[in-house]
Amino acid sequence: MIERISTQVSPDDTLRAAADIAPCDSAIKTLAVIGVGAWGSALAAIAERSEHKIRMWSRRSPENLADVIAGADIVLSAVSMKGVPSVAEQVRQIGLTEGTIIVTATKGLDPKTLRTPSKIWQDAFPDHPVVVLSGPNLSKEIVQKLPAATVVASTDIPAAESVQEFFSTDTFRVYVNTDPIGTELGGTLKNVMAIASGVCDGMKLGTNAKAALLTRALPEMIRVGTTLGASAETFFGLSGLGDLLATCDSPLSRNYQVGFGLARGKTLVEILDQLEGTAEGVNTARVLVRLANQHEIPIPISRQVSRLLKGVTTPQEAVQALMERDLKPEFCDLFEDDDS
Ligand SMILES: NC(=O)C1=CN([C@@H]2O[C@H](COP(=O)(O)OP(=O)(O)OC[C@H]3O[C@@H](n4cnc5c(N)ncnc54)[C@H](OP(=O)(O)O)[C@@H]3O)[C@@H](O)[C@H]2O)C=CC1
Ligand SMILES: O=C(CO)COP(=O)(O)O
Repeated sequence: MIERISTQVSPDDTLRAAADIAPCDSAIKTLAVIGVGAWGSALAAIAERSEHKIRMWSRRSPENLADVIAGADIVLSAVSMKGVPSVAEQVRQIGLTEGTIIVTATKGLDPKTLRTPSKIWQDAFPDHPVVVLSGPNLSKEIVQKLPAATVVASTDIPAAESVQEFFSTDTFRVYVNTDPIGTELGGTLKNVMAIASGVCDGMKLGTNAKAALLTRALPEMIRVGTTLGASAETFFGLSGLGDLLATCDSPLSRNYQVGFGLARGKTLVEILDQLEGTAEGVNTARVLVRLANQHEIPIPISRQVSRLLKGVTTPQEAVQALMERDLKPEFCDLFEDDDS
């Protein structure tokens, strides 16, 4: 028997239709997807199989949020960062069934409180397991069912393992990790580096420059991550180095497109007007500078990206500023640095 679970608002009607019909039986695991943009739709499509019941909601969908999350085993948020605080608050006011696992797939930082999305969800639901899902997962490749891997991270291992089981397919390999903050920050911080990488390619700086940029990006991400409580090791995994490589070398990445456009002389407003979906790195760069100032973390690359986005430096000046920094040993600054 086929039961129509819900309708939804999605940029991809085909995916929507696929994800929104599921058979009805007593063993069904129910997933509620909140935020039906490119990533929420892709994750719903990955999870689509006969024994899963999938409901979807976004702020413009006709469904009632309370109906969509009622009794869900997993509530997955793939809302852009700017919507996370308000959506988490709406869900908090409605309440979740005991034991519901919250999965957050947003890669960003809240400009008001500097919190990560998982912290926002955990603060709203202290008694529910929160699992971070993050990895090198360009949604356009995922929906083509090209092979990919991701990480689900939580301090609640059984919850992470349930989510691993739920989303794993023969084209989507899911790993468990016990460092949610590191997993989340890997995906978040690399968006700023993807903007830098787009600039590098847009300026045609060459392969050597790109290799230097990405290699120096990693310790910068690790410095931020370890200051905020993450394990350095996590950044060498899929959600750190993996996502850095994917996003910094693909024109499919919206963040990369932002940097590429800036290097080609477009304004940020023009780029964002033409961009398909969200480039979280624009907001993250701004928030990251505040966080780094607060904790005195050197973030030379991200700082130049932030200046570029603000229009207070040019791509050429940003490159020059990075090249003219004080000379130093290669490994003195994995966890600390003496200038920024
Ligand atoms: N696309 C990708 O390849 C991947 C994206 N991500 C991350 O997933 C998140 C979403 O990205 P993506 O799906 O691509 O972005 P999209 O722009 O395609 O979708 C964003 C979603 O968030 C909703 N939203 C935006 N602002 C608000 C708000 N103020 N209140 C409520 N809802 C809001 C949108 O609703 P509406 O449609 O009504 O505007 C939409 O459902 C980002 O953090 C991104 O970094 C992670 C991995 C891969
Ligand atoms: O996070 C992503 C891939 O892992 C998506 O990157 P963009 O948001 O830059 O498109």
